[in-house]
Amino acid sequence: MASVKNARVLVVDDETDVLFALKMLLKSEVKQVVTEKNPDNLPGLLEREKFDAIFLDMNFKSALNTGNEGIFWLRQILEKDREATVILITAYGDVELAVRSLKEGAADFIVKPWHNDKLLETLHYALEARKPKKAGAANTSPKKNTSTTILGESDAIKEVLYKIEKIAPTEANVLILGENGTGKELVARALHEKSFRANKPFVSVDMGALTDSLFESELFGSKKGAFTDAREDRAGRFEAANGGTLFLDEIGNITPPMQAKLLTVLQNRQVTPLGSNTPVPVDIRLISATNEPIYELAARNQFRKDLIYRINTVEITLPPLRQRTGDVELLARHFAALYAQKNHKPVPEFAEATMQKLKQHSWPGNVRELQHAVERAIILAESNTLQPQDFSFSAMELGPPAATTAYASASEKPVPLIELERETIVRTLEKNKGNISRTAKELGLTRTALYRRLNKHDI
Ligand SMILES: Nc1ncnc2c1ncn2[C@@H]1O[C@H](COP(=O)(O)OP(=O)(O)OP(=O)(O)O)[C@@H](O)[C@H]1O
Repeated sequence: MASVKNARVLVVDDETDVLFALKMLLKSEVKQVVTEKNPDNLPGLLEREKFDAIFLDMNFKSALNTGNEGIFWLRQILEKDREATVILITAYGDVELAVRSLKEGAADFIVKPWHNDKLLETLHYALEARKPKKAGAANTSPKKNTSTTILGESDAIKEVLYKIEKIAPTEANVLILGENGTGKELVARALHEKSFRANKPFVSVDMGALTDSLFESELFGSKKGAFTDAREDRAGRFEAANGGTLFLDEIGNITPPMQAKLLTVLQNRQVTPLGSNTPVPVDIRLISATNEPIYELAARNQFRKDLIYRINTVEITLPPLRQRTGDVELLARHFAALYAQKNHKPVPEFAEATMQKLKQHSWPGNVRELQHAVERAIILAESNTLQPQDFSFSAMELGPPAATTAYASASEKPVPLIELERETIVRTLEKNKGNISRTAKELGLTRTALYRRLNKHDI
């Protein structure tokens, strides 16, 4: 199976916007991206070409539109190649279909609207996960090797790795704490891969993206007729994760009513789908993560203490990168090798002053920010030795003290409005991890108005 950078990827979706967005995102990540608007062309295409991964829409707006077109095409693909790596693109509320498709042999699914980083991670994990299967390794014991390699030699990371080894083969609920980009999801996946549940689903839910109205149906499922659009029974994420691991990301962001509902489910180990009176037992191992100061929230009565006790049988705290500068060099060199290969460039050296600069930077976006900074430097660098000027940290990346400069100085010396506008957009985008819809909503703009401003500011 190809690594991501060598992968040939096919995207099949009847929405031109989706094809365009995925092509833009993937073209610098993989060897080749082929897009196809009409699924009827799939058989011919697969006859002629071989793909390492296929992104397949679940909801083609065909004349039939039974909601099962995705499954139909998935079967067609797998009939041609049992080993094909198919990642489904689903809409929120399509968990039932997604679960069915996993059972039918899909590698994974992503939910629209997606986070670019997460989508790339899904592709990476899907390609990695296929390797042992191809070698015919059926394994029901905890896996020794993990595709989710956590790098670091600092005492803090050694402690995290030690905890993972100890906790993974147990049934303990784990709460992972840490700032954005510190590797919380990586740790969650490592825990799953090294657990006895490794061959069962790992289902990740971005709790921050769930509205009050979606919360129950998305997590617990819904019965036909439970609400206007509920045309058939749908399983929720808890059921999707049955037998495996449920990863509740951004758990610190859920509202008090959601906290109460979640607590009941965790206490009873059963979910009652919306519109049903019959509880369904679920067997999940729960891993949660947050970058919120959850104990402070609890002290202010914004997060239930009894829910914390449920989810934090064991806690793993990931320290921010600025507190383990010893790991910066190792990670920077790792990402440099990775992105050099991906961009067909020789692996660069780091000038001494550059490494010094990287170690001194505060990395508010942590490992993810370092990863992106190294990638950008490799693409833009003039020579094969990366110089300090190849890493120019924007106001957003300079972290809290510097990032407030524009505002702080605003009280002393006026800052042109246009600069403030740019900075506000950049910060809001970063906060929403590049999600255009959420950023637009938070800024009180339409998506089109936001796109216009992105163009204007060259962001
Ligand atoms: N110790 C590490 N070694 C190698 N890669 C890492 C490490 N920590 C994080 N990464 C990489 O950094 C990126 C961000 O990690 P991840 O998504 O796990 O962070 P997170 O804490 O879950 O972020 P968020 O809170 O924003 O969801 C990923 O590409 C991940 O592979």
